[in-house]
Amino acid sequence: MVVLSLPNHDNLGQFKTCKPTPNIFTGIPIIDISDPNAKHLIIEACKEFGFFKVVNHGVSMEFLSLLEDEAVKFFKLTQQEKEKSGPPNPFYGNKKIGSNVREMACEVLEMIADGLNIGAKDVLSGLLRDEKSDSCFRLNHYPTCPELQALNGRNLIGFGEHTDPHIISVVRSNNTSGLQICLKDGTWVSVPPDHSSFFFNVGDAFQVMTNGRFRSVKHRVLADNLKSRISMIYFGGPTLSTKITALKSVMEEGEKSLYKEFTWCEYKKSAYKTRLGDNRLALFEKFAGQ
Ligand SMILES: O=C(O)CCC(=O)C(=O)O
Ligand SMILES: [Fe+2]
Repeated sequence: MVVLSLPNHDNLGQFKTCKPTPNIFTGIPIIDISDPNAKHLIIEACKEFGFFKVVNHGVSMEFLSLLEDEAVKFFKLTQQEKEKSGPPNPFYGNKKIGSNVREMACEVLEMIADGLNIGAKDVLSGLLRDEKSDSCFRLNHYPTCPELQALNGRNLIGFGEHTDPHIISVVRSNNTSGLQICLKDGTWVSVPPDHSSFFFNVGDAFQVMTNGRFRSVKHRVLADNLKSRISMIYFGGPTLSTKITALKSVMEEGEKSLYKEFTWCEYKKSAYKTRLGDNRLALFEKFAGQ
């Protein structure tokens, strides 16, 4: 588990803001994973948005509420107590939580593998199930920000725009809005919160593995002035030595791969050297600047 929380708002000038985005987006693909057509809908969603919402996932609301209560309790602890859950380097935490969410992610990856006809069903999910897989779980807390009124109508950014580097991320939040995604045309839209569902993001590694067919979605989180937001995210990644490269079976005959081959470890190292909002994949593009 990795934990982030916003610092004190003593000096709002040091925080990033953005223009308000009134667009509550109603076009987020909603996938019922028991639907026989789900695999095709997931693939379309990964291509168009790199983002979708999963319903009918079988995780009970009672369990989700329990997790949320635990997260709320955690954020009420003192800094010193929080740090007992792991070293703050750069975030505190451990990697043991999240196996239920991982199973859901694996199920979705199996549907994708099936829908894309990419050989064995577990070709993707096996990467996350590997006991050495470099996956992790993060808990985010965005406290309320009543000082927002002082921002001249601008919104305070709780988590700056970025793409997730992993293969896939699974987000569950409380019922507070804030998450925004960037559409293909560059418009930022707000994702309506839904505490009973899971939201999936395509990450950079998946964009490379599908040779750009899937979109690693740019997203960010705005702070709310009335209600705090708590989110839990599972980031599904492969083992450090896994080569991240376009899957042969998704490529058309004669298609060239858009990215240079790299290992997950190399990508992570390179990502640590960049800033949150940088296009980290640009360093690995084969045809950049041509
Ligand atoms: O808090 C959220 O809903 C999303 C946070 C996020 O994008 C991340 O932790 O990578
Ligand atoms: Fe993210």
